[in-house]
Amino acid sequence: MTGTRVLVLNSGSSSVKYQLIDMRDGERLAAGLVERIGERTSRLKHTLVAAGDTREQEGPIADHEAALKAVASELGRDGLGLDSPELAVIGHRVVHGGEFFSEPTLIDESVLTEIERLIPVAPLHNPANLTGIRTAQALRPDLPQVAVFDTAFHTTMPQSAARYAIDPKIADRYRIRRYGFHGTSHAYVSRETARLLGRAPEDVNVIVLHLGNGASASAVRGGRCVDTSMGLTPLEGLVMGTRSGDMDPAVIFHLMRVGGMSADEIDTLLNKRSGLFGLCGDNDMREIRRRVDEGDEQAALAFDIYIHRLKKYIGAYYAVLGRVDAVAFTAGVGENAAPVREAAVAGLEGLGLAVDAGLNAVRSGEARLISPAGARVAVAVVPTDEEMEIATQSYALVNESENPRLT
Ligand SMILES: Nc1ncnc2c1ncn2[C@@H]1O[C@H](COP(=O)(O)OP(=O)(O)O)[C@@H](O)[C@H]1O
Ligand SMILES: CC(=O)OP(=O)(O)O
Ligand SMILES: [Mg+2]
Repeated sequence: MTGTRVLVLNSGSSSVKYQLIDMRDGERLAAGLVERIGERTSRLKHTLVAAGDTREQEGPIADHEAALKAVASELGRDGLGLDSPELAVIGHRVVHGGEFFSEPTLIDESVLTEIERLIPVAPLHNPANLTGIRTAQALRPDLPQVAVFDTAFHTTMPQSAARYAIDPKIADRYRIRRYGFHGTSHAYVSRETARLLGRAPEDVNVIVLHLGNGASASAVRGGRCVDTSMGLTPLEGLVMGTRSGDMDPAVIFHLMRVGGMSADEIDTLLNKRSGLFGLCGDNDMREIRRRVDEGDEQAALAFDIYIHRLKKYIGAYYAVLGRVDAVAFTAGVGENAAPVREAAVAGLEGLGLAVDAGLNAVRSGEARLISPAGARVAVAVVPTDEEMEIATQSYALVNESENPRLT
């Protein structure tokens, strides 16, 4: 392998995020985002990092294949195209890896077949991930491509947390269990939290709250995940931007029998038209806070439901871990929304949890403590970096497969 650069692709249901990183020093060369793929006005934002030079373009981008080709062409304009000999590997975020993939994996046809087989349990994510991989392969057939799975970090969960209380024969036949997602972020953030505390990850118990558009909580004991809030699919758990999170499963039978809705209609309702969006018509926490501050009661109720669920998971994972050293907030909402952090730990002083109003109000891209000095449990804001983590894992894998360690 001659190149030292990694292109990371994080293909979401309607977006592609990407970064080009030089692994010699971890320097980000280019980064960007294609949003609203498939809608009338898609947007591509591309930044040449060192120059601080950003280009934006709007116009229709029909699908993920077109999006990736547009990204490749933007990179090409900066002399960083996919044809570059400096490129060592393309690393892909893949959301569902089922029970097979607990490590970053070199992609071949059999890996693609498995990712495809898992589409029914990650219908918003795996198809986009697959298109990203296939398009990248077509552009650079000679280059190794690595899949880094959202589910990987959670494969350490004990059976008591991973199993649902249903007939094991049925569970096994249909591979129904709790897989958990956002694992790359939970792994990175729990490690960075230990670093912030000046302690080894093996010695630290952390509750990680990944609050983005999708949102999940995890309980991490000594660097290993012991429970997480998402399940068979990324629908379980916290209230999210457009997903309901936890509900009595009987709501679904009720909607079928009494509401006359089909399985697909209910799927769309719960995944795309619920959560904050379903409750108040907005899924962006900035807009919701603006409305709450203006006295909008519908937005205030949506915010309260979001916080109530979050607080329940903090309490639950406190009990699962027994001893908690830190609670870490991350992702778009967790890193930026001070009112969410304040409300989530309000009233939990009895558990040793509190937020210092002054520290919580600081805006920064750095990992930082927001709990008062001397607090029993550290409360922290720890920016996630899924792309850097995927780059590190992908690069390590191709280096290792070319220079296998002697055993
Ligand atoms: N300044 C901010 N204040 C409050 N919320 C924010 C802010 N910036 C972003 N967000 C929230 O973060 C969400 C996006 O989070 P992100 O982690 O990027 O999600 P995803 O990776 O799922 O697209 C937005 O929908 C919005 O609710
Ligand atoms: C798994 C998942 O929910 O991912 P995202 O937050 O990117 O939608
Ligand atoms: Mg995300």
